[in-house]
Amino acid sequence: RWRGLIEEYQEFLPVNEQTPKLTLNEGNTPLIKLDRLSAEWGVELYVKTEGTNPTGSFKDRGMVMAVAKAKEEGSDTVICASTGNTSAAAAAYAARAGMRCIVVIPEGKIAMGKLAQAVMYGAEIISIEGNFDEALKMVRNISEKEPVTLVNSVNPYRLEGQKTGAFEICDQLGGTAPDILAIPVGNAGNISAYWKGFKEYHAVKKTGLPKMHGFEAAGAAAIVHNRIFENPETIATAIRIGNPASWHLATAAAEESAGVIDEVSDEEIIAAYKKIASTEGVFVEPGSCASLAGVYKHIENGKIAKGSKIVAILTGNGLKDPNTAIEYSTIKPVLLPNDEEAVARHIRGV
Ligand SMILES: Cc1ncc(COP(=O)(O)O)c(/C=C/C(=O)C(=O)O)c1O
Repeated sequence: RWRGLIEEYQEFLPVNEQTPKLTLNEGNTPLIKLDRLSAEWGVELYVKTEGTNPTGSFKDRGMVMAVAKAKEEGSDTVICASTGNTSAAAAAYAARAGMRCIVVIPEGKIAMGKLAQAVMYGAEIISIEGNFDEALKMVRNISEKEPVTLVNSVNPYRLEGQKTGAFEICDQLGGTAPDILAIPVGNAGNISAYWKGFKEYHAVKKTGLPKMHGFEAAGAAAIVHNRIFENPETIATAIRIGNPASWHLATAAAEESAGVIDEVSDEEIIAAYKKIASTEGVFVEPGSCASLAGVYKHIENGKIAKGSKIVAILTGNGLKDPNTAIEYSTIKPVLLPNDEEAVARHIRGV
């Protein structure tokens, strides 16, 4: 029986007897081999479906740690800025821990499912007429002055929790790291956490190390272009971030691993979004698909060799953003009369 991250990986985590055994059974997510896409693209491609976590994204890994440590240190309130998934996870784990949760989100740029979660988990939601980067700047300042604990990924406990995804991948691949780890990059905490995890696991279990391939949305590709994007734009609202807080950790991960941070367009993201759902039955939100779009791009341009063993992190569940799914799907529902013969004729294609 899975006991949740704090218990399962305690020897790798900054936990002690005083740390609350907080869990919503996060972690232990599937690693799925994409047989059809592997054959089509000439590689050995796996995806880590992080959307199967309790609040539907990888954020649960870091949030369980950050909230547990906040409670251990006597805090009763957590705060975060978020494009949506961080706020959903913070709200859930705060509720679970009996703590207050304040979230600051960019007005009108949060996917419906994520807002529904923050509302239902009882977070106090502040929507600002600004973007994620402005919201993050605000909450970082506020958390310096007010008795609240910041749980964005600048909180080191977040990266500690998120590095556990690397452990699971190595275990699921039979004790070895993949050749390539592909991952979306927004605030850049996750790519940094995974690299930390692979290094720690390799030190103990000799798993080998992957090359880290991180992917930003082209309209928010601060690291790729080495400049802050003041007004980041992308359909992938989860990664609509123009000034990544872990910028330097991410470039270090790419350099140390002989990997790379690249960009993918919204068109490439949407193509991957449709492809993986209709070809392999895996439905993930657009931000997640930056990793898969990037894998395709790098196979096409030779940055990833044929036959490579690749793991792409699919960071959030497709259900988070139903509006984009319906708006961008080519297959539209057919409206027919409530008449069996009419439906039968449609199926026969007449
Ligand atoms: C689905 C999904 N995929 C990728 C990312 C990028 O991870 P980072 O590079 O570690 O930021 C996010 C990030 C979301 C937030 O930053 C937030 O929720 O505030 C995400 O929700």
